[in-house]
Amino acid sequence: MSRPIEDYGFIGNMLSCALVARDGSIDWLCLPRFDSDACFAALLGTREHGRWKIAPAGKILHVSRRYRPSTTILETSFETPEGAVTIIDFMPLAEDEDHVDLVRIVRGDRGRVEIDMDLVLRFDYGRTTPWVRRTDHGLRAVAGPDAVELSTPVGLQGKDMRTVATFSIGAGAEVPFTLSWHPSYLPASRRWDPAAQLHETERWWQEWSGTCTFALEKQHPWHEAVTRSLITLKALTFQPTGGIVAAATTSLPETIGGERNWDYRYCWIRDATLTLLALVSSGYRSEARDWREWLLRAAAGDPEQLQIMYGLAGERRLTETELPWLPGYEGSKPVRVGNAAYDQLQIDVYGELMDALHVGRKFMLEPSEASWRFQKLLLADLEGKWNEPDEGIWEVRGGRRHFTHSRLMAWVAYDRGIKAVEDFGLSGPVDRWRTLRDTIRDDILSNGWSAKQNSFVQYYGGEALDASLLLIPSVGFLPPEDTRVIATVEAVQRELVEDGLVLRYRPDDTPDGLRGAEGTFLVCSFWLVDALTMIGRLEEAEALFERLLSLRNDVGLLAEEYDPRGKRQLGNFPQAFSHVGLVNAAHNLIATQGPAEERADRTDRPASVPQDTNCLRQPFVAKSHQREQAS
Ligand SMILES: OC[C@H]1O[C@H](O[C@H]2O[C@H](CO)[C@@H](O)[C@H](O)[C@H]2O)[C@H](O)[C@@H](O)[C@@H]1O
Repeated sequence: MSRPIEDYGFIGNMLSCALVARDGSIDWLCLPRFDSDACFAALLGTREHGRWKIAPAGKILHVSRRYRPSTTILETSFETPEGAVTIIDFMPLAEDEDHVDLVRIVRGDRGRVEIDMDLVLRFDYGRTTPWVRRTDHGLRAVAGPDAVELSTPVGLQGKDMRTVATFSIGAGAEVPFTLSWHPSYLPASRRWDPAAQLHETERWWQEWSGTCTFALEKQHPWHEAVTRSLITLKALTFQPTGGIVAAATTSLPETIGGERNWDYRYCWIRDATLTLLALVSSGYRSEARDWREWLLRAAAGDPEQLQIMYGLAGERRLTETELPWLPGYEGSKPVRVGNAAYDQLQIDVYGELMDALHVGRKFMLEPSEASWRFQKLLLADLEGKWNEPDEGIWEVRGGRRHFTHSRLMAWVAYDRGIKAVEDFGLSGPVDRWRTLRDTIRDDILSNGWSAKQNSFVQYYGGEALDASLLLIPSVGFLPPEDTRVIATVEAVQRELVEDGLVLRYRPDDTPDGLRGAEGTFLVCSFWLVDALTMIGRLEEAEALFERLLSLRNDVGLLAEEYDPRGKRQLGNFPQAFSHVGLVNAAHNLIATQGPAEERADRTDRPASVPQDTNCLRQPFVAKSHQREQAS
């Protein structure tokens, strides 16, 4: 049943999303929220676990897909011997959280084509078959709290616990289908106007895309990739709360057939802050405001109880369970929902939080008393924690360690706190923070560096390498020209690169509590682009960036990982981290391009990124390292 992950297109309305396969089958849909139970779970099982296919009944000669420009509206065109049709799939922006629609419009383009529709509705991730009854305009399916109505002018038939239809469509005709979710105890939405919804959805996304300030001309070869990434990041945002999910799916495997299968439909502080920074650096300020409010609500209370991740509305208990009735993607078991990492200690989130709030201030978000109070409490809490072992950025399940990256981000936390006082006149125990910043710096330089490896290493006392240490210059801990930075980049290239792409670490060197290997981690490969850019190896940086762009699927989407041997994407999809990496790397490379005068101007006054904001996306290339000098 499983298809390559690349086969999927992604549509969404900032409440939830769906994955549409090239053959016209929607195999993943959770309603009404990203993290709700799926009513189409064929992605992790078979057709019987729920899917909705609309496609030509006969032979298909060719399939092509595209998004309508600057939107999440996906068009899949089928060429058949009898003619051509296009299926237009989208999720309209919802008026309230209790009524969520998915619309499919079949458009005849040429000739006359016979179309089959096959709807298999299964609530609770493929486990529950609903009661289905006919309505004036289609059908209504109910099971427990969930109700779904299908509205269409096409005649429907029940067959083997499915709903099927066959119809033919000629050139110029359109046949709509709307699937609308609502709680079973509330009335259904009375709105059924697919053409108007299509128009509104298109206009909304185009307006949103039009406010991007990333200075990349439409003709620029990277324009389309960056725009698609930004739209994908926005579509992974849960509009009602401002929370941002790490990816649209659960349990797409990091190794085919393996156990590294996780639920990413939650808001990680790390992933969400990095997403936010990519959006903000492209000019999207209101997202920053929404995210800050989300964060302050989610983390409200005792700073000791700060979690590394929350639910979409700030929920705290994300208990991990397995769904044994689902066979998993290509047999990769278990399928998990919830994520045990919510209970882990990951010190880096203090640094990511402090940096993101610092960026917010730089972008002149209106000052927030509550935010600064919260930040000071966090820094006070971190005093007793920064030198504890933790699970680290990679959320290892093999026991806590003194991870160098965690210390690095603790340094970032105090550094940004100090800058808030120095640059913005906020009040805080800045001398104490300066002392802590210095102490952490000395600690990292003495314990995180290995003379034997000639590199910073993953954890104190070990010799393993780790791609997260590529971030050392990006966050401003050491300048790019520092020999230890350059040596670390070279060590990562030597030890962690497979077929030109970067592994997070080698599981053989780093017992992470899990069996099996994993693919190369795309965001780490983008970090290598950034590091190479910063140390002035621009041709290499650009070549790697181009290679990474070539790994996107036909509609510009990236999963978490890539398997260079199997030549396929792996892991949850689409994943925010990967698209964040793409946007930031593009920003950084662009800052090195163009006539010298323009470059200098951009480096001194980047269009959208504040000059002294260092974390992960600053066009930070020292002038002496720019393209001309490098070549
Ligand atoms: O590798 C084991 C861990 O894998 C997942 O974590 C990864 O995804 C997170 C969300 O994108 C990201 O924040 C983290 O850095 C990655 O390592 C999984 O969510 C964990 O439960 C698991 O232990």
